[in-house]
Amino acid sequence: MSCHCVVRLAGSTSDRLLKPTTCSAWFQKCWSLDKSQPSRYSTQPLSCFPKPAPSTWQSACTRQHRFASLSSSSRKTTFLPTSLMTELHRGQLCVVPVREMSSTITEDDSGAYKAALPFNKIPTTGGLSALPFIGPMFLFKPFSPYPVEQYGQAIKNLHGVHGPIFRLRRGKDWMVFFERLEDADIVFRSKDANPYRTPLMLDVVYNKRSKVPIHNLATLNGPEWKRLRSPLNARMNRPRSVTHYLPAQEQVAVDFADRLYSLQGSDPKVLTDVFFCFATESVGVVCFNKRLGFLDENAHTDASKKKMLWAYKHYIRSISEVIFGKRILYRLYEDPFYKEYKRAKETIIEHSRHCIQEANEEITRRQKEGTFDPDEPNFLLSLLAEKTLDDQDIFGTILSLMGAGSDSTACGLQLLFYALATNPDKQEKVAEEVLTHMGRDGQLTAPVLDKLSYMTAAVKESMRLYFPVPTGSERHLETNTVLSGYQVPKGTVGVFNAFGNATSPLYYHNPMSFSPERWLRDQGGQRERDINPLAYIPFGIGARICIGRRFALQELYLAAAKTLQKYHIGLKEDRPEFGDTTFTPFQAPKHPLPFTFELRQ
Ligand code: HEM
Repeated sequence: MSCHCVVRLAGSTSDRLLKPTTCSAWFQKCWSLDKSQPSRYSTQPLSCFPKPAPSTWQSACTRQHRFASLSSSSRKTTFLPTSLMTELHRGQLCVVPVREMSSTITEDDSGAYKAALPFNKIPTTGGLSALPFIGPMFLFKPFSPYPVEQYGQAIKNLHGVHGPIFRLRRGKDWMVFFERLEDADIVFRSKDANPYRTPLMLDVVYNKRSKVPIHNLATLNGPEWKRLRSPLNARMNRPRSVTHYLPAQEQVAVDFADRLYSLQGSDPKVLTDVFFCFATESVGVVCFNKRLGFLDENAHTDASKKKMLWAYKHYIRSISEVIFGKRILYRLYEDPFYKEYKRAKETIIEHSRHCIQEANEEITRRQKEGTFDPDEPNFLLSLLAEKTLDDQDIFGTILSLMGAGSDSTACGLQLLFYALATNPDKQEKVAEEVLTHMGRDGQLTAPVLDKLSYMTAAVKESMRLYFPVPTGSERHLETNTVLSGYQVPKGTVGVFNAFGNATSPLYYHNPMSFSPERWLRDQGGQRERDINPLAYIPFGIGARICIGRRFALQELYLAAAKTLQKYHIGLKEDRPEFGDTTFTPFQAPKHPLPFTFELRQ
């Protein structure tokens, strides 16, 4: 049961969510509005009725957390003092339908589910955007200020307009967007062993057309997903299995920092490319147990490296275009877009096949020599030794990891560097900590990493401020569920506004500032302000949480530490538009950034 209040403004058809602690402030704000300005809070002049003493508001709001309906609603629960109600009614300030914002999962249609408001009462956008199939396109440019890549901002804005829960069209059905942490708790902590996420349509189409389907972990659902995911959990979810790869990934980070230094002053697009090469090389060194050479000087001239780089970039770009609804014809026939995507995907598969063949030969040779240890930290060899997986499964796994693990980290890393470059005092604190514990040439080992609390907080903070994904995780609801007091039937897709929450003042003090300090704990293990874990889920949550998150963080730590050990990160010039971001589908700088790297004295 939640203690949040829901208010509905006079003349509005949607709800606003208020925390008990903020609602009295909110009401007071209504009173302080300048009458000459158009009010977001009321359709009536506020001076119609006298301003009550703040203490009255305070007690009315915080004591009950529930408000009487002063509109035509028949819901009659009245907890406000009668005198106040009359005043409100007279002024038609804000009309407050009373709702208890319960959230529950229900196994049947009785009790809590029946008592909840029906699904069709969930606020929605209306107009053209409520049309089946084509409706959502009216939410974006040229029909709204948001280009489709700004999907996250558009959804955040719709929450501002419609409240903590609303629905939008998805084909002929509806999907539900929710932002309360209580709702997220219900949806993501569901006991469902195989949470269902919408598959990537390009993968589905490829597998239908191809004689030999390749299963991407991110696309599978049900027991098939579980079968591929389980062997990976053991290899990627445990902190120790990730730190095994620290030395190999550290060398990649050293090469990355040096490459950036040598290329500074070039076209900023060239620098952006180095971030992509770093991320792909870092996952590659884990997946293939060898370097792909993407950070070498000849990466863009050597024919085979050039071809591989093109394939990885093109594969991810194709997925992104489909996610943002820019391509649809491929579903009907093999259009040029689809052919290029297929060529990129098959180039990656071919390369994986070659590496697997090499690895198999190595196993055979070393088994003969008696030097093969199945427990050694060699990802590919250990997958090959896994009896539940065949070669197709391993291609799929490699493809999922290389696909999901390259652009994601590359974009996050650029935004981390941007945050450090534009907050030089924070950058100096990170550098000081790195130099104290690692010196100018020391390595980043697991015990050293434990001491770098400010650096890890800076990484965490940049992923809060620049939340990586446009909304947050989505799930198909497995049971009838009550969200924010509304019935949401089984099978509906629910999308959590983790993006909006990451910069919401409800959860963060001064949310738009870059403040690693907010994540630090004092001697007693306390933080400046308690942060609900559900208000920070850049890698998703639950059984389908990002399988690569420990590697992603390790790569971000390594890149930051190895760069700051030697260089000061700056920007050649700092223009306001450099702060603009877009989604690729991961949040990324909108403009290539002209980073500079000055040698530290
Ligand atoms: C900063 C970097 C990264 C971010 C922000 C990120 C974010 C995410 C998110 C939000 C999800 C969906 C989780 C959910 O539905 O609850 C996800 C899934 C996934 N990620 Fe990441 N990720 C990153 C890096 C990586 C890396 C480095 C790898 C591979 C080594 C990777 C592999 C995957 C895979 C395979 C999935 C699908 C998992 C499944 O459905 O079981 N990611 N990621």
